[in-house]
Amino acid sequence: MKQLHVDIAVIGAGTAGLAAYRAAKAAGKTAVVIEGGAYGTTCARVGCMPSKLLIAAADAAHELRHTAPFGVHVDGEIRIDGREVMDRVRRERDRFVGFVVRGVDGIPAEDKLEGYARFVDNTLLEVDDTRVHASRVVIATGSSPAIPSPFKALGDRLIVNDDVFSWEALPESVAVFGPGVIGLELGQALSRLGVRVKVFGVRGGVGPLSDPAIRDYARIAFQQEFYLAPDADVKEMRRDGNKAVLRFVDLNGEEVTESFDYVLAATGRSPNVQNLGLENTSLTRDARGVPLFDPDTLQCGKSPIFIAGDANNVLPLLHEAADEGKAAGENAARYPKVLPLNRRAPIAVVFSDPQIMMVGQRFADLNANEIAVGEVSFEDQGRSRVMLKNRGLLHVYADKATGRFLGAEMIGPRAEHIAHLLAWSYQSQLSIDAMLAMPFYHPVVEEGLRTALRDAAAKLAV
Ligand SMILES: Cc1cc2nc3c(=O)[nH]c(=O)nc-3n(C[C@H](O)[C@H](O)[C@H](O)COP(=O)(O)OP(=O)(O)OC[C@H]3O[C@@H](n4cnc5c(N)ncnc54)[C@H](O)[C@@H]3O)c2cc1C
Ligand SMILES: NC(=O)c1ccc[n+]([C@@H]2O[C@H](COP(=O)([O-])OP(=O)(O)OC[C@H]3O[C@@H](n4cnc5c(N)ncnc54)[C@H](O)[C@@H]3O)[C@@H](O)[C@H]2O)c1
Repeated sequence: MKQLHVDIAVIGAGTAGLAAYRAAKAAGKTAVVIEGGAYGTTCARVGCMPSKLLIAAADAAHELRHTAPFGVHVDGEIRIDGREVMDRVRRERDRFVGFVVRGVDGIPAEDKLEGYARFVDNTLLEVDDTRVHASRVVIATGSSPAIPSPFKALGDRLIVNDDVFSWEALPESVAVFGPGVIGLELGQALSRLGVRVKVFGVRGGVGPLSDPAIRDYARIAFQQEFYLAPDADVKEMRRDGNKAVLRFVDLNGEEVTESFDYVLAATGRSPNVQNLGLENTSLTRDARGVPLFDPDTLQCGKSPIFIAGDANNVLPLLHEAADEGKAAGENAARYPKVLPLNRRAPIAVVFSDPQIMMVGQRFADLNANEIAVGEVSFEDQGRSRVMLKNRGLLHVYADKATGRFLGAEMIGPRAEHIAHLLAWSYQSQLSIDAMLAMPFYHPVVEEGLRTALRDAAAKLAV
C-alpha cells in the first residue's frame, strides 16, 4: 500500500471540502483533498445552479402565458421545445461546473487523491491502495437523496434531482413526492414547462414554512397552479411497463389510478456518513450516523476530526457549506486550540413563484406569548399590484420585551430580496423601530415590508 503523510486530510471536494482545503493551506499546513465522485460540487452539477436554470425557463413560459391582463397579447402558439430547454440547462450548468473544475485543476496533483475514503482509525484513512496518515481530518462528504424503501420497487421509473438535470428532453408526466424545497422548485418548474405534474406530501408540510398562516397561503397559491396534496393518501405505487402507476385518494376524496413517466423522490436528503468507516473511530454518533459535534467549532467531541457542510446535517445550504468548510479547515489547522465560527443570520429562500423565504428564528421555535406578529398581505400592495405579482403574505416577529426583530416567514413577490434586508437587520440586532427608520423608496415591494413592520410596531405599543 502507498503511504501518504499530511497534516490535514479533507474528505470530499465539494463546496465545504474545497473551502476547508484552502483554509488549511492558507494556514501553512500540508493537506490532501480526497474526492470519490465527479469534481464540480453538488451545487453546480445537480443542485442550486441547474435547478435555477430550469426555473428560469419555466418562468419565461409562465410570463408569456400571462400578458393578457396588461392588454399585451401573444397571438398564436407558445411552443416549449423540451430539447432546447434541457440543452440550455445542461450547457449553462456545464459552464458553472467548468469554473469549479478549473479551480480544482489549480490544486497541485500531490494534494489531490481520487477515490472513496474510509476511516481505519481517527487519524488513518484508506483510499483504494493508499493509506493517508493525517493528524487531523475534515469530513465534508455532503448529502444524498433519502429515498423511502417502497419507492425502490419502481426501478428506473424512480428518479432524483440528479436525473432531471441529465434529461435531453422533457417527459410527459412526473409524480413528485415531497413538497419540500426541491419538490416545490422542480415540481412547479416542470409543470410550467408543460409536464403533467402531481405533487404528493405527508403531514401537510409546504416548503420549509413553519407559520401555519403563511403555509396555508402557500398551499392555496400553489394549488391554483398545479396539483398539490400536502397530506396525500397514496394506497399503492407500482411499476407497469415503462410507467409508474399510483393509486391514491385525490383532493376530491375519490380513489383514482394514474400513470406517470417518472416518480421524482424529493423526500429529503441524508448526510453521506454511512460508508465512511466511522465505526472504526472513537466518535459517538447520532441516530442518523452523524458524529456528535460542536456546531460552533465543528469539532467532533475532543477528537482531531471536524465535520462541515451537508454532511453534518444542520444547515444544508450553499453559503453555510462554504462558511463551515473554511472554519473547519482553520480549526483543523489550529487544533487542539479551536475557535467558534461566526455564524451569519439564518436565511433561506425557495425559488418557487411566489417565492418563499424565512429569516432569523422560525415561528415554530418562538413562544407565541412573547412575540408581536406584524402582517402584510401583498394582494393590495401598490407595486406588487402594478406588476400583477400581488399574491403573498409576510409575517415579521418582534420580541415584546425588547422590540427587537426576531424573524420572518413569507410567501410573495421579490422574497429573495426582502429576505436579505431582513437577514441583515437580524444580524445587526435591529429593533422594529430602527428598521422603520430606514429609507423606503416609492413605489417598491419593500413598502409592503414597511406595512408589516408598522403593524408589528403598533402591536408592540399596546
Ligand atoms: C436540487 C438542489 C437544489 C439546491 N438549491 C440550493 C440553492 O438554491 N441555494 C442553496 O443555498 N443551496 C441549495 N442546495 C443545497 C446545496 O447544494 C448544498 O447545501 C451544498 O452543495 C452542500 O455542499 P457540500 O460541500 O456539503 O457537499 P457536496 O458539494 O455534495 O460535496 C461533497 C463531496 O464529497 C464527496 N464524497 C462523499 N463521500 C466521500 C468519500 N467517502 N470519500 C471521498 N469523497 C466523498 C462527494 O462525491 C461530493 O463531491 C440545493 C441542493 C439540491 C440537491
Ligand atoms: N432554494 C434553496 O435554497 C434550496 C433548494 C433545494 C434544496 N435545498 C436544500 O436541500 C435540502 C433538501 O431538500 P428536500 O426538498 O429534499 O428536503 P426537505 O426536507 O425540504 O423536503 C422534504 C419533503 O418531503 C416530504 N416527505 C418525506 N417523506 C415523504 C414521503 N414518503 N412521501 C411524500 N413526501 C414525503 C417531507 O414532509 C418534506 O415536505 C433543503 O433542506 C435545503 O436546505 C435548498
